[in-house]
Amino acid sequence: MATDFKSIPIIDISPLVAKCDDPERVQDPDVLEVVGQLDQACREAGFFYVKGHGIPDSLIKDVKNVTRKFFDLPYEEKLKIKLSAAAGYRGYQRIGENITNGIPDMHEAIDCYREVTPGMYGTLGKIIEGVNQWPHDPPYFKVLMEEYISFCADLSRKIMRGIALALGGSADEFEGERAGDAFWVLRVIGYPGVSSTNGQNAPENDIGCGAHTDYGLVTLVNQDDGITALQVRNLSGEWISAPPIPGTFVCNIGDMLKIWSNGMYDSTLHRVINTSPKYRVCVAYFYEPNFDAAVEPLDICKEKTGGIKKFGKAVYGEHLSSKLETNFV
Ligand SMILES: N=C(N)NCCCC[C@H](N)C(=O)O
Ligand SMILES: O=C(O)CCC(=O)C(=O)O
Ligand SMILES: [Fe+2]
Repeated sequence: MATDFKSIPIIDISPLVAKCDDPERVQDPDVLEVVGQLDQACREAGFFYVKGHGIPDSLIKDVKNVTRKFFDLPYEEKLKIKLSAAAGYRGYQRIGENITNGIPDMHEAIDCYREVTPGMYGTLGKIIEGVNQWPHDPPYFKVLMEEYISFCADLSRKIMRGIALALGGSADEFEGERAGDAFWVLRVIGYPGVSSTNGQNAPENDIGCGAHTDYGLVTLVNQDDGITALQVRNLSGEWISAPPIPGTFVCNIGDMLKIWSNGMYDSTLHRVINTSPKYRVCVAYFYEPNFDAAVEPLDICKEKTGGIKKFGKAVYGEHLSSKLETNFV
């Protein structure tokens, strides 16, 4: 588990983005420099900012703008795409509907997942079968988000190539049956400003999202400009802020990568508290293993951590299912 980091490192990954698909150029000194920085950040914090990622700034801004527009709509309008178990846990959830550690979170959200067709993963995938419920207003919401998802998938795969090298593996360690057919989750999130959440000034009721770890490989957090609300827990239990830095994503490690790396990299606890009077939006993209991937410590990681497997085998789809079953009121 992490160290006593006091801030979250910023990594310019442009050499990795440019060269990671070229078998010869992955040995390029600029790529190896990025790989070294990824290794250090993943060991020490499990969190880092990525810049030089190549996703157009206009797209990053547009997805936040469209998110704000949606949450501004009247409640009845938002309810037209209400999340339900029958809809494969896809759709809109009101403030207080998502639960973390047994406490309702002060956020509203639209949850989206990669499409799962009936029978695609047998009984394992039953819970998440369905298609996404996209808002009809604004009309371009779906197209914009799908474009964004495709950019995020590509970027995440490249980051995972860097992380594979950082762990001492080959660049394609997390492709094929591990994450070559990666599952994904998109959460479009809104956190009310502090005055509108409750009139009692009770901080425990103002938690936008309680302390949790993410479930998969890596998360790309596209957070609102100008509001510091995301906090990351270090080894001694201090909450370190991850303020928005224009032009960057916050990237963090999920539970499946913790297992595959035999704990070399940890899925660090984090939470969101919006103490600003302003409504905060965030779009979080989660890059996950193949839905049916069996996840257990990689031999290369086991060797580097004393030769003993610290975790048993997990199936990603089972991990996600157990979260879905407990995440809602
Ligand atoms: N797909 C991911 N990672 N979603 C993160 C949501 C975290 C909050 C959730 N209630 C929980 O307790 O996990
Ligand atoms: O809102 C944020 O900055 C992060 C949200 C988050 O941690 C999550 O949805 O898993
Ligand atoms: Fe998270």
